[in-house]
Amino acid sequence: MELQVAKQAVRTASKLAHTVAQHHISSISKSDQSPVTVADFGAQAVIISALKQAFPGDPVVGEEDAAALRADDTLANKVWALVKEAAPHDKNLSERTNLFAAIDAGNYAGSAKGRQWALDPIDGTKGFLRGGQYAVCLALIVDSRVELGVIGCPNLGPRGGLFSAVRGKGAFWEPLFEESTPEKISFRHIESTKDATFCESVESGHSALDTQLKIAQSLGISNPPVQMDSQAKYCSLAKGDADIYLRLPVRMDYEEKIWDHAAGNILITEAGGVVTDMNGNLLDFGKGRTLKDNKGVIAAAKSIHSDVLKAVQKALL
Ligand SMILES: Nc1ncnc2c1ncn2[C@@H]1O[C@H](COP(=O)(O)O)[C@@H](OP(=O)(O)O)[C@H]1O
Ligand SMILES: [Mg+2]
Ligand SMILES: [Mg+2]
Ligand SMILES: [Mg+2]
Repeated sequence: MELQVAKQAVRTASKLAHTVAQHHISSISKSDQSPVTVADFGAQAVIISALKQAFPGDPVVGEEDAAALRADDTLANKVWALVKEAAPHDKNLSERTNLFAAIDAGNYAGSAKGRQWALDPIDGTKGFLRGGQYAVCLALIVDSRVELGVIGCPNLGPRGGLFSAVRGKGAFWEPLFEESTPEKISFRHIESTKDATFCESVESGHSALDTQLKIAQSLGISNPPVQMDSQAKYCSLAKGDADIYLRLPVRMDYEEKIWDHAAGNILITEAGGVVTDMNGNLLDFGKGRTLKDNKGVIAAAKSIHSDVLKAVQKALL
């Protein structure tokens, strides 16, 4: 039930974003200087509305809020038009006044106990604006642990990708905009760590790319890193296109957001990988809206994760 609802909601939001991407996209700047677009707002509205219909009692930790739309009628009308086109029969979104409430329902502070959804309506907004990778990411967290994750990647591969994982049931890929049977995916087998390929952010402000290059060299890796925006990185590892995703902090005071990692986390573990922070601890999704007890992210195949962790710790001593 949860999986079907989450997949359908992510498909609808991915389609909305993909439609916006066919035209010139403008963005506005949030208080932390990061960009947000009409597609981020629209995708958050359709997903939260679908969740509230299926699971009315479940709280949602979503990235965006409606403050900018309440203050700008033209912007609100643009988002409303996209939402009506993407979800014309949604009863929770029958009038424009419902739009703000749907988006603002993502304001949950997070909790260590019980169910909560983590939603990144567009992850990699900078990639979305550049015509690069971006991802619609939704995860169900129960008692601080991710139980289900769904990621829509409109630009990953010729047919896009809808990635999904449920704890204990494996990780799957299917084309994003067609109905077809999901295919099981997993990490690829590599003989030794030096044959691995890194996948990392495009943005040097999000991840310490220079340090990561030194760590790759210390592991004897000569393959150049593959850079891409968003949780498409987790998807690439899970389907065996790369082997290590490193995200080392640029600033030690930055707290990673739970919606930037929740869906990718279960995709990795269900595909045969391990995700820890740079101290080797599992990510704790029960600390509020951020991963405040974790610094950095290391995702890799089970067989090489401990080698990578050692190399990271040596480099940062
Ligand atoms: N200083 C920082 N360090 C790490 N991540 C950051 C950051 N500033 C912003 N981000 C996050 O980086 C995400 C994109 O990651 P990536 O570089 O892997 O594509 C952004 O998600 P959004 O695009 O959803 O805002 C944002 O939440
Ligand atoms: Mg953002
Ligand atoms: Mg994000
Ligand atoms: Mg986002």
